[in-house]
Amino acid sequence: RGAAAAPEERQRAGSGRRPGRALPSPTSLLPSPRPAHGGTRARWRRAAGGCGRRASFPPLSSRPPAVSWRGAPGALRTASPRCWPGAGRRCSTSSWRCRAPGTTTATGGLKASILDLHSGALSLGKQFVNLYRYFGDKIQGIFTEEDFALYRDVRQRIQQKIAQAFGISSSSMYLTKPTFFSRINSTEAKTTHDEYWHPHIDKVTYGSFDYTSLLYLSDYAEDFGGGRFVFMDAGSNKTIEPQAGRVSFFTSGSENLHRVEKVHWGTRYAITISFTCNPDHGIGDPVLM
Ligand SMILES: O=C(O)CCC(=O)C(=O)O
Ligand SMILES: [Fe+2]
Repeated sequence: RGAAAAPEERQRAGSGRRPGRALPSPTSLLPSPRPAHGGTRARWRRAAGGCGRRASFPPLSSRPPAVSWRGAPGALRTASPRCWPGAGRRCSTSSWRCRAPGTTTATGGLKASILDLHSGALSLGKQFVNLYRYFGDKIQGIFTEEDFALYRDVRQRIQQKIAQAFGISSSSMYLTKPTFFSRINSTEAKTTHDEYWHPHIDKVTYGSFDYTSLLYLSDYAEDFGGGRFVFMDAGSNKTIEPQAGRVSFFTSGSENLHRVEKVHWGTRYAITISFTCNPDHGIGDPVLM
């Protein structure tokens, strides 16, 4: 069974699965003093915005071209041809490496393994809690408008990059859920949906995904060991090494069966931002509630 199982609680919580570090109590979710450098938010800003200075972030379209491509028969589809490239595709960018000193070992103020930005679902050992409901107004101490603006900006750039790379229309793609941060470490899986290392197909796992994108927020071999992303192709696997700032995207069907290697040490952070061709499955960008 893949990372893929889509159990009811995840449906309800609107989130996915990853290895969970059991959280001692809900109070651990309360805002804690942030490290001067670091934390999940700082990590996100650095990877998405370039050393925390948004202005220095190069537009996705100016990044180096795809380093890996594959054409393969796509699944039969009824979606608009403007949204579908007609064949399974994949692409990953190089990352531009820039990091502030002292940030690599910082850990997030939130001890979560999965945080779905759309619903607020946060994995908590064997359960999910709703972060937005839990914090109510105080959520603004956790996230700011600026964080969500940054998300929108990155989402838009990734959307445009996918459209450009696959020769489809960006306006025919819709953000879909879940859209989530993940944290993976070597802690034992708490539930079967924490077992991220199984081969799976995102379209099956998440239902609405037509295009999956992953923005990595930490570096393979430097911040964590194991944890490479593996496309399981007939005859030969192809591996992507996460690097902070690297974006990988691919069509979400059976043509892109994949898995993530077990993380042996350290902590791996990523954010998943995915798109659907079906407007009925589209969601708005996450907003502060
Ligand atoms: O984090 C990754 O590299 C991939 C995660 C994944 O396969 C998924 O969320 O479905
Ligand atoms: Fe996946």
